[in-house]
Amino acid sequence: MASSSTTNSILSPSFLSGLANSTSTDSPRPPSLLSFLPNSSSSSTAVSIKLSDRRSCHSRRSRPVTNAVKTTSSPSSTAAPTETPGASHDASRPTILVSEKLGSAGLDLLRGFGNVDCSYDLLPEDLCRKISSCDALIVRSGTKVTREVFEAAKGRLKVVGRAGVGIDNVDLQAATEFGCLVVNAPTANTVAAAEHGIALLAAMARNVAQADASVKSGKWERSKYVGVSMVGKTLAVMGFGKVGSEVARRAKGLGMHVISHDPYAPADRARAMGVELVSFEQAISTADFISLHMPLTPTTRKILNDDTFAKMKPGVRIVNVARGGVIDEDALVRALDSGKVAQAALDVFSQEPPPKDSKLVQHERVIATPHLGASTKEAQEGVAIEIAEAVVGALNGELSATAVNAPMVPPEVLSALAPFVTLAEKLGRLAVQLASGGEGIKSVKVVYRSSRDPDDLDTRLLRAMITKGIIEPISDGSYVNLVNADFIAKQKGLRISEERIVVDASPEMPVHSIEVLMSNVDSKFGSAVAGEGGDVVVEGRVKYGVPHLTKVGGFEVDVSLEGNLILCRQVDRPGMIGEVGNILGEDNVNVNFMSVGRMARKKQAIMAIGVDEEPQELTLSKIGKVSAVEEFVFLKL
Ligand SMILES: NC(=O)c1ccc[n+]([C@@H]2O[C@H](COP(=O)([O-])OP(=O)(O)OC[C@H]3O[C@@H](n4cnc5c(N)ncnc54)[C@H](O)[C@@H]3O)[C@@H](O)[C@H]2O)c1
Ligand SMILES: O=C(O)[C@H](O)COP(=O)(O)O
Repeated sequence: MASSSTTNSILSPSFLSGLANSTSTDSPRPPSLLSFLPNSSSSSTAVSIKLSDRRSCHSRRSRPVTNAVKTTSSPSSTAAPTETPGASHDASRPTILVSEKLGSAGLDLLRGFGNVDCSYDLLPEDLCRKISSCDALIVRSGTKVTREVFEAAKGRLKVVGRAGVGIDNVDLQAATEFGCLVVNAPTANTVAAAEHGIALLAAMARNVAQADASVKSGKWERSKYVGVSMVGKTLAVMGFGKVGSEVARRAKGLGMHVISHDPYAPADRARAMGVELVSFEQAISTADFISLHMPLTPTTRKILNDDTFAKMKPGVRIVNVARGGVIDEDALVRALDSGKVAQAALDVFSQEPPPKDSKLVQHERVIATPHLGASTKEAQEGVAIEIAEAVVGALNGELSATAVNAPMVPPEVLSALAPFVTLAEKLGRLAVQLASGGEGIKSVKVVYRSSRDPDDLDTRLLRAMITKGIIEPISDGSYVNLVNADFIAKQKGLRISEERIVVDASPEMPVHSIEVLMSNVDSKFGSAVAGEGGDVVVEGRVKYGVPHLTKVGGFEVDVSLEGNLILCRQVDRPGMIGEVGNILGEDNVNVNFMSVGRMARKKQAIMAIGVDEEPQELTLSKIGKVSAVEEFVFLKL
């Protein structure tokens, strides 16, 4: 009598149907498990923009949303309408909450795809209340997307889109833990920010703002507002990224000597632009003007402080269009008062809006703008389209090229990897279903065989999908996707190691084979155990674009990984295939693929049968009763 085992269903309809089904009700649901897989049938470019759907967004208060806002003082917090006026809500479409003003082309794109709720002045508690019925949230720098927001989303929020660059207002750790993808729009406002930096630089050097105010107050103070020239002066660009390098290019056009500090920027890119990359100390101690263009991170927070101001040239001038938090603002006031810093031009503040009585903003040698760097018509339209496409793409199940907390995969790499991504997840699913007891699944090794140099093989996506495949069936209730796969694996104490082996195979294929080995587990299908360590082993390859299982334990098989799978170990004898095929046929179960791998003639063989339908228990037990069958297992892919 054969030993048999049948696994519980892990192939729910919502798993396969993706996002459309997962958003078809108002009840909170975990993100679609396929929601970050490539999906060729639905791309953002296919989204139709229905101009007839165009509806205006409304802003009820000009104050941006921050957690610093005093919540009890706002009469609008409970009275606020929660839906775009006139918008009809279609429960079968995803709901996208836009919490700050977004360009109309981006809104049109979003409306062609889902229910769009523009609520621009939500208090933190209103945002938390609303978010559990939203699949996506689009913000700018004014909305604080805190851990509380992700908790309140109860698993429904799949993507946060930052319509801009800086993501310091989004709790990335919490987003990742909750499996929520964060995407940004990193390129569309670069030029606008650089132009604003240059505008502030020139306005500061020539006292434009102060002189304007003076003339408007009826004065004519020509000698008071004598400025300084920019030509020939040294400008230190701190952060040679997208904005910094555009500022450098423009400053060179003004005849400035430009140096830059950026620990991560390639020196040849700077050199090609005639910019010398220097140390932090050298930059701040030799510059006449310092322009800040780095992100706000734990390392850059208050990077300009009493100590660093002390090292600067007397009379240095500072421009900040990056983030207020990179300057210790109290120290800047002291440096301005002492004359160490002659002037500052600030677009960003540690608290936005800054307090009305802020000594810094009120300082006569400071000019200030209300975070306007990205605020040109052109940039805002560009950012809106960039973020709308990224959010729609993510909701459609595509991997984003602007993901902040998930592997970013360029489209061309992604299309080459797509079948391997599916293979990886299916191998993970197979391996975990073959395990039964033992010491629990603690250690998994993945071996990638490829003709490519190991350094050229980016396996982050594949590892994440294997992890997803392993964890999903054993983590009842918790949802796993590419974003949180590593986090959940770590939480569960699952160690996944990787090995890349170079083999003589087609260079066209990024990967020749993927092998998943699970240590210290018993198997419900003894033949799946192989190797010295007694690991459960499965191996797969992509053939003609379709994932195939090519090895189970020590047996070579060849079965396409579609539908479900029956693995049988039997004594190799004639008639077996027909006998099992007949049993399945009687139950109307269609066999889509079959292969037999044997040790030697008339010895043991493994029969791998791909079936479209799930056989009934009775059918499976009939297979188990076939005299030559020694063991079998039914696996869901
Ligand atoms: N005021 C605005 O409206 C506005 C508009 C756009 C961007 N920004 C801000 O400007 C900053 C830069 O934006 P970007 O698009 O150029 O980003 P980016 O990522 O292209 O560039 C940032 C650069 O800073 C560098 N960097 C990181 N740590 C550093 C450090 N300790 N010292 C020096 N350099 C460091 C990085 O290597 C990178 O090259 C961000 O903070 C962004 O939020 C503000
Ligand atoms: O990081 C950014 O992109 C800028 O600071 C722009 O922020 P905003 O979208 O709030 O204008």
